[in-house]
Amino acid sequence: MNKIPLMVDLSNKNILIIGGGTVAERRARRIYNKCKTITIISPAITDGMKALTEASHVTWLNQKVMPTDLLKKDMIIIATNDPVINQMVLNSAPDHTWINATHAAEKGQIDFPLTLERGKLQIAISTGAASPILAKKIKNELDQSYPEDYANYVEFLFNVRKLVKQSWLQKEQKQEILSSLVENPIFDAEQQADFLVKLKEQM
Ligand SMILES: C[C@@]1(CC(=O)O)C2=NC(=C\c3[nH]c(c(CCC(=O)O)c3CC(=O)O)Cc3[nH]c(c(CC(=O)O)c3CCC(=O)O)/C=C3\N/C(=C\2)[C@@H](CCC(=O)O)[C@]3(C)CC(=O)O)/[C@H]1CCC(=O)O
Ligand SMILES: NC(=O)c1ccc[n+]([C@@H]2O[C@H](COP(=O)([O-])OP(=O)(O)OC[C@H]3O[C@@H](n4cnc5c(N)ncnc54)[C@H](O)[C@@H]3O)[C@@H](O)[C@H]2O)c1
Repeated sequence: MNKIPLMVDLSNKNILIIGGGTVAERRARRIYNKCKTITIISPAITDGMKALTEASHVTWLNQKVMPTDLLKKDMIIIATNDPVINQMVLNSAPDHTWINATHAAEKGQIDFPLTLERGKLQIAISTGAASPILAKKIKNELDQSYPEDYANYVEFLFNVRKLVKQSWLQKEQKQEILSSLVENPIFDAEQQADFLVKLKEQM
């Protein structure tokens, strides 16, 4: 297993999805509002995928993929049900292009891990393609441990940290404030607002 987890910003990236089935749709939904453009090449696409093509940054080319389609893309997601085509794409794509090989993870440079999202908190789960079903089970377990209100809580931690970082407090005092909010979390919105007011007064 050679892969390491990374957080990536795709907002200036042009992404090619080859295939228009359920796996391709899952990938398209994942990157839909995170990248610059999405090009889908497939002789058929799901209704869900068709709906996504209404956005101006998403283009569907209703055709079979050809080697020349693979140029000038930052990332290629291979998601056809034809093993010969999948292999052709692997052979023909430029060396520097990042590939997600949904049919055979080890042949690509990137995987899409399952993620649990609570606002700024994102927990990615990978089993290195050993068992996507185990990944799902772990996600369900984490789902219980991190309820929905974690999104607001993490946003609150972000706002506190921004204030603390720009303050003149001593390093130890900064550390003390940041640690205390993790040891004794405040989930209530009013209490969070009060805390921020008091913190500003202290600075
Ligand atoms: C978690 C989830 C997220 C998502 O896809 O969005 C996901 N797979 C899911 C489900 C799922 N996938 C498969 C089954 C059938 C049972 C089985 O085979 O076990 C089921 C079960 C189901 O559908 O319930 C088959 C399968 N999957 C991969 C291969 C190729 C290979 O093994 O190399 C094959 C064989 C294909 C074939 O046989 O042709 C590869 C990958 N699947 C990954 C993620 C990435 C690694 C994650 C990790 O490391 O754990 C990686 C590397 C792909 C990538 O990055 O593209 C998603 C949950 C969806 C949800 O939440 O509903
Ligand atoms: N990573 C995962 O989580 C996961 C899960 C299940 C399956 N898979 C793999 O993903 C692939 C796709 O699975 P699916 O369930 O979405 O299949 P699917 O049959 O629903 O879709 C396949 C798509 O590929 C398109 N296609 C076929 N030939 C093509 C060509 N020459 N050029 C362009 N497009 C072409 C078809 O039109 C169709 O839209 C399979 O190879 C499967 O092994 C991955």
